[in-house]
Amino acid sequence: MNQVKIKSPGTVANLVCGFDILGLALNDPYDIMEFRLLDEPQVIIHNRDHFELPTDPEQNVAGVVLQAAIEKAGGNIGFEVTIEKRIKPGSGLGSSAASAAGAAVGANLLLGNRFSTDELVQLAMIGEKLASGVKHADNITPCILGGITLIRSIYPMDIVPLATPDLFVTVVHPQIEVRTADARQILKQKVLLKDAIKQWGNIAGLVAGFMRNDKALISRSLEDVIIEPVRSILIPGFDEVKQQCREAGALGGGISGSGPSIFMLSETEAIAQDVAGIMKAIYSRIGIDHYVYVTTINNRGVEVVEGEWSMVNS
Ligand SMILES: Nc1ncnc2c1ncn2[C@@H]1O[C@H](COP(=O)(O)OP(=O)(O)O)[C@@H](O)[C@H]1O
Ligand SMILES: N[C@@H](CCOP(=O)(O)O)C(=O)O
Repeated sequence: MNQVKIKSPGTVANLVCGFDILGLALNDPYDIMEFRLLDEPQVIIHNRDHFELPTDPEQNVAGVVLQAAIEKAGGNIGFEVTIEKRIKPGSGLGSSAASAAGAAVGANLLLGNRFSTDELVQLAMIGEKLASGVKHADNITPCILGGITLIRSIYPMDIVPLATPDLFVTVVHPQIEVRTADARQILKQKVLLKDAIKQWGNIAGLVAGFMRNDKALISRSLEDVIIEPVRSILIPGFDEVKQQCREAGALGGGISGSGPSIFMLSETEAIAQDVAGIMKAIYSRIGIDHYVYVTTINNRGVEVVEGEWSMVNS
């Protein structure tokens, strides 16, 4: 195989209380990426969208991951990639992770699947470091594996795939950009012990809730006393969205990744649609353009897609 086309899903990182350690993959939105294996050590990037992301491999998260994959593979090959980005950069829906994880998996497919999952996550984190200044794997891992994942540790790498309850996910993306790098810089570096106790109770409760399919426990555990109070100030309408969606029957939710998107989990599609209506009404009233997704948890992760080959210059 010397060319491959993949779908790389958007992700919701943190899942409210699990900053940098929990995440889930979404069925919508996703990016499309097409790769071709080259016989010289170079990376060529084409963008087939309107986001004007860099084509310089050093500046594009997919580019730095592909460069690292070339080095890891011994240096005598290269990659041409065309990115059709449908996940808006700076959305809090793992746009950078979709490119980073997609690049790692695409390269691996063309190299005969020589890298382990841990190695793919290590490679993809190089892209996240470029985007946000820090290596974090909470978007990348569910993007690669699908489902809901826990990163117990990145040094050494310890990935724990969790059970995936049948839940609907509603996401509102107010059309403002919050760069992950900026949303990390405003966080406090010290945490009060009483807050830490509450937070690790919630993380443990949320993980147990997923494993036992206990929706009431999931609902009680979707609470963040450390990150959300700081970051939610960047998101107009946040408190109102959260309160009204809970009142409408959502299990709960909060900031998706570093924002500005907000996600809510619901047990039924009817509630998820009601939640979508509430989100639209709030942002229409505030006067902020927005996009709403009603979707489910993606259990496949990055996957190969068939279909017309549209690589630029082919
Ligand atoms: N292939 C890429 N996909 C997405 N963002 C990229 C890519 N290459 C570079 N970037 C940069 O990364 C930043 C977006 O990443 P980030 O702030 O983490 O957003 P998100 O929350 O959507 O992942 C932007 O500054 C963007 O220019
Ligand atoms: N744990 C990270 C997750 C960032 O997710 P993104 O989708 O905003 O890139 C953080 O909260 O900073």
